[in-house]
Amino acid sequence: MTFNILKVYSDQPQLQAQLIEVYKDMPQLLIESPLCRAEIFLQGAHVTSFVPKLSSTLKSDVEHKPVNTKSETYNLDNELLWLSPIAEFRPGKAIRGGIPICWPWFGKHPKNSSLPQHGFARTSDFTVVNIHQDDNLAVHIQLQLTNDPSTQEVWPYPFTLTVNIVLAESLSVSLHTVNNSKKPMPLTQAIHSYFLLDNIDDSKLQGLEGCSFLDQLSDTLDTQMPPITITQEIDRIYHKQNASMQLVTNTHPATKNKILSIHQTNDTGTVVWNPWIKKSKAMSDFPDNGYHTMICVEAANAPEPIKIEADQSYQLNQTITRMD
Ligand SMILES: O=P(O)(O)OC[C@H]1O[C@@H](O)[C@H](O)[C@@H](O)[C@@H]1O
Repeated sequence: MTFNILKVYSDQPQLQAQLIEVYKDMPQLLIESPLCRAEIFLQGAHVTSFVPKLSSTLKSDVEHKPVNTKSETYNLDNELLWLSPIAEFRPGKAIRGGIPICWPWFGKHPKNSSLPQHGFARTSDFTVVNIHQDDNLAVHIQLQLTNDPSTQEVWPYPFTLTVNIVLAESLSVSLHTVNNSKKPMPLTQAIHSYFLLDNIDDSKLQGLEGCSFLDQLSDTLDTQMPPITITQEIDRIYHKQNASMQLVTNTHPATKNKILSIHQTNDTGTVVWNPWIKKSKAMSDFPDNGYHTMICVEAANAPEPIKIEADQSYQLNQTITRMD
C-alpha cells in the first residue's frame, strides 16, 4: 500500500463509517457524518460522490449511484456529482467523473504532447496526512503528493501538493501547492468537477454573463451574453477571477428548480465542458447518452500559467452547495 493514515478519528463518534476500503485495487475513503456522505479515492485525491443531507425531499430520477452504496441512511438521489456508470477503476487510469484534479498542467503539456493530458496528479497515489472533524461537524481531509524521481523526470520542481477537502453541507476542494524549489514554478491547474444534472436541455449556468472566453474548439475569443445553456459540444475557458455561479437544473416552469451554487477563489478562469453526442460516443469510459446528465464546471488557472515563486505557495478552491 502506498498510503498511511497519520491521524484517525476513532475518538470522534459522530463520524459513522470512516475507513479505507479497497475498491477494485484502489484505496477509497468512505466518510459518513451527520452532514453528508462522500467517497474519495486516494488515487488523484479524487472525490467520486458527495451526498449532502438535505432537509429538502426533492426527488430526481437520475441513474447515478455512488460506487459504494452500502449506506441506507442517506438519500442517494441527492448526489451532486456525475460519475460515469462505465468508469474504469484501474490504478494509473483517470476515473471518469467526480472531481479529477488537473495538475501541474491543464490540457496538453505545453511542450511535450506525449505527456499525459491534464498532468500526472489525477493518476498518482496520494497520502492521507490528516482527517479530523471540527466543532461544527465538518470533516477536514488532507491528502498529499510530493515530488519523487518519476515526477522529477517530467516536472523539474520539488513540490508539495496538498488537496484539502472539507465535507459539510457544502463540499469544498482546494489545491494547495508549495514550490519547494529555488526557481519560480509555472503552473496551470483545474478542479475538474463533473456535476450531475437531471437533463442538460433543462439546465443553465448563471454568473459568467459579460465574460470573455476562449473557445477551445475553434481557438477563438468571444463574449458570453446570456446565461449558458447547452445545445451542442462546448469546451470554453471563461476569463473571470473568483467566479461565483449558479447551476440551475430542472428549469421547466412545472417543476421545482434544483440550484447549485459554485463559488471559486484564486481561479483565473472557469472551464465549461460538455462533450455532446459525437465525443461521448468516442470515449470508451463514457456512456453514449452521458452528455445528457452532466456538465463540467472547473475552477482553473488556465490557459495562462500562474507563477509560484521559490518557497511560496498558492491555493485554488471550489466550493459547491445545494441551495434549493
Ligand atoms: O478526457 P480528459 O482528458 O479527462 O479531458 C476531458 C476534457 O477536459 C476539459 O477540461 C477540457 O477542456 C477538454 O478539452 C477535455 O476534453
